[in-house]
Amino acid sequence: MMAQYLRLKADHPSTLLFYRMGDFYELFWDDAEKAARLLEITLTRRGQSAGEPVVMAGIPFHSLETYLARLIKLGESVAICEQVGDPATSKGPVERKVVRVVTPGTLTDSELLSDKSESVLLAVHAGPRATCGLAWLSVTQGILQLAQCPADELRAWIVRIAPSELLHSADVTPAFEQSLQELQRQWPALAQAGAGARLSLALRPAWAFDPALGERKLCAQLQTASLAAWGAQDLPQAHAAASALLDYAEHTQGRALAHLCQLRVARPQELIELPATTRRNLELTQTLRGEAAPTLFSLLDSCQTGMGSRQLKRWLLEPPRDRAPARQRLQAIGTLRAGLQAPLRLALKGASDVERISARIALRQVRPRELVGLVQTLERAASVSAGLQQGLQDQTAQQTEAIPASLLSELARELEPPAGCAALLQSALLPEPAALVRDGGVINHGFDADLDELRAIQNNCDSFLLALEARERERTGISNLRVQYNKVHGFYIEVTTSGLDRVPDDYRRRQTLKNAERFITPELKSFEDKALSAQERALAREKWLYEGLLDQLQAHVQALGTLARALASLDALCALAERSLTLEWCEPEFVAQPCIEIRAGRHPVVEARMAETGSGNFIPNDTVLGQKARLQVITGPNMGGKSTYMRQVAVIALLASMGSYVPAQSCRLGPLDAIHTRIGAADDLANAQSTFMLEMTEAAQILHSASPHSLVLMDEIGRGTSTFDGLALASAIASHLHDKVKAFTLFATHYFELTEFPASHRHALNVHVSAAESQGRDIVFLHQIEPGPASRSYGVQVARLAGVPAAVVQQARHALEALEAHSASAQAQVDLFAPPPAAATPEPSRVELALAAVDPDVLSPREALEQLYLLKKLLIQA
Ligand SMILES: Nc1ncnc2c1ncn2[C@@H]1O[C@H](COP(=O)(O)OP(=O)(O)OP(=O)(O)O)[C@@H](O)[C@H]1O
Repeated sequence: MMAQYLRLKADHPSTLLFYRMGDFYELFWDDAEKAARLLEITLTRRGQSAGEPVVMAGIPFHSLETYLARLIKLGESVAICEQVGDPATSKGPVERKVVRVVTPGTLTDSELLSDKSESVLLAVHAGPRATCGLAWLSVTQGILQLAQCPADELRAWIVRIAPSELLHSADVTPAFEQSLQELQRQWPALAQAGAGARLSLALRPAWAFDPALGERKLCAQLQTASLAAWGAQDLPQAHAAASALLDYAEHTQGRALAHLCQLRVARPQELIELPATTRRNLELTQTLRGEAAPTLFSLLDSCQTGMGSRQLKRWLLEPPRDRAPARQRLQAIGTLRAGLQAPLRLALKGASDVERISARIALRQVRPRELVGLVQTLERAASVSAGLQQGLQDQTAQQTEAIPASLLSELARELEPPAGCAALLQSALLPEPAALVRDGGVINHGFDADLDELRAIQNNCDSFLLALEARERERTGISNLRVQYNKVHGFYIEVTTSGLDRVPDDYRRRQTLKNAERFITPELKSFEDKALSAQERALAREKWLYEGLLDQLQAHVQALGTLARALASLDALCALAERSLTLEWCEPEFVAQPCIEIRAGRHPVVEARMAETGSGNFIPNDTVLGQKARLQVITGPNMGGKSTYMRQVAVIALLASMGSYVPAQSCRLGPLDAIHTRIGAADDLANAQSTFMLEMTEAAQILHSASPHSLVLMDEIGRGTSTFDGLALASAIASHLHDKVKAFTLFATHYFELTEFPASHRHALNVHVSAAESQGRDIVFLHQIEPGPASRSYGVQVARLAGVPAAVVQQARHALEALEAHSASAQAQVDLFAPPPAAATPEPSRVELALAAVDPDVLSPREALEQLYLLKKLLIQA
């Protein structure tokens, strides 16, 4: 047995191997020690192998899911090895096989997966010319995605994809491997997209990353001769990654992924860029403290199904630049708001996760109860589809103009269940089947004549035994004769000592007790054989029938995938419609000219929180950013609401871009390609970066990547260093954003000197959050954005409100008066925004002049070499 174990283990060296032995999964040696440590289970020593005691640890087979969940959460992978041979006929150890490998990125069990997020597996290939290929999928989703990017953008891609597990070649350069390990260390702080808090890295052999093989595998997977239809034909590095990805996914599931029939090529320029900092600062799916609520997603997500929640999260985190999808969703939300959303939401409530169930059908891992849940959901989908079509017709009848074919009518069509699927399941399965096929009691009565007969034998057992008992009593005249059964001796006829003289000849003795004898007759023996084997045969028959059912269901997998996506989209749209009504949001308007115009905008999460805690009303504010006014310098007291205002503009722009209504009275939005944020400051100790270093790194990234169509939020840039340094940097950054980048910018600052900025920059203007001072010198925040600069900063008053001791406040006030008096008398006339003197441009050198005269396209190789000698000579002379 140990030889068999070692053979299996050799195929899974870096994975814990759960080796099935009877009612336990056992782990041996290093695996046992690791599992004992991680799961706090007992380590034992038994027998010997190669002269050494065998170290082992085990878990009961029925607790598998619980232990798996704990190990996967810790980032471990587990290979599950089952007995596949028949113990009765096996010579030596029963044949065993690893039936699947459970890894953090390839989970399919509903118990191990979060309802609201995907578990993503990503393969990364470092190709030639600093180009990287990426391929990723969620095994339960059925969509494979490809991308290629320059090596220096790889990190941003990985963070955006937010995988649970990342595959890379064992042959990468040490620097590449190090960068991945560093990313793994920083992962808990980076994982913003609802991915697990851990990133598992898995090494695959270099040969698994083969572009040609990848392309062939992709074609085979999609049953096509060319990838051109997806625009995926010229992506060799992504093909190499896909080759390793598919290979690994199939290896873990123990079979091909038949349900994987969609391909997407992700191109960065198609999406509105939301860097990790933006996701964090806007608290899209996680609060700054790393909690799931209150966030924008937790506020939006009133979906009735996990599928809907996952879809909504994708829409939120991947808004396209093209406005067509958002327009379609907005039109659908408008229709749903007119009355359809409430009944549809009711109908969707409790629908099962068709997306994951259909993947589990394809992988042949689906459980009987999931299939029964599927039947109910298919019936529901049919009635939702009919209700939706009817609702749409009624609405069209009321309209005078013809409405173009809408997203909703497309969804209604896709919601029609595949023909025959529900009927097949209904006829095949009991309405309340056992949890596992191996327990029997799954297949319906009347589905299979042989199974019915075997079951009848078991059911008729009792009446047969009673009849036999009565007959034997009459035949023998022994009135207390009894027919019974026990596990050890099977069926028998028991006769007490007093009746022994009347026992007929055909009785054969089975057992002698103190006061009785037990007998068997040929008739009872043949019944016993039939009854005992009927149970076993019924179980085997049920398993076989279930496998046959799975075979038949394969034909429906694609249609079920489409239906699942339609259910998810409809659920997400209904949630957005419900939110828009409950929270009183309005429909945004998309326009071609660059602008962000919001009337009475609110920050939805702050507003909801205030409503929840009863802490007053949220004050709405207007925003007008356009070609003429691109940059707002925002001043005002601490606690005045500057950060809230800036974030609300970004959140509204994002909500509109994903196709949602927005918390405002009206909103007009031009093209948008990115939302960049530089907000707050926290030391990144893990990354050995100081607050200021981090601030400047983020600012640098924004200055490099923002464009005139980007929205940039800059909150108190420069505050992490000395006043002069900070002020100088803040003004230089504002100038660059205004003059060169030309992005829409909200620039909050406490440097009053920056309120001079608009005077010398045409497209900038001052706004401030208002505050009033009451008689008792207390400050009242009005949270209203008003034109012009703030008159003063109120820092000392805020300190007083915060409970700083009176003596300290008094001293600070005194010091402030002195400083203000000094600064008024010695106001230096420094022009912060004057461009630096241009560096004198030197005359071009002789080498440069000679080089400029060369036309490489007309030179022969020999002439080129001569030119090179000439240039070299000129350089030496110079
Ligand atoms: N428009 C508003 N209506 C009502 N309350 C608001 C509004 N804006 C902000 N607040 C409240 O004021 C608090 C402080 O807001 P915020 O953090 O935006 O201030 P700030 O000006 O950025 O402060 P600091 O300069 O200290 O960072 C918020 O937590 C919120 O409770």
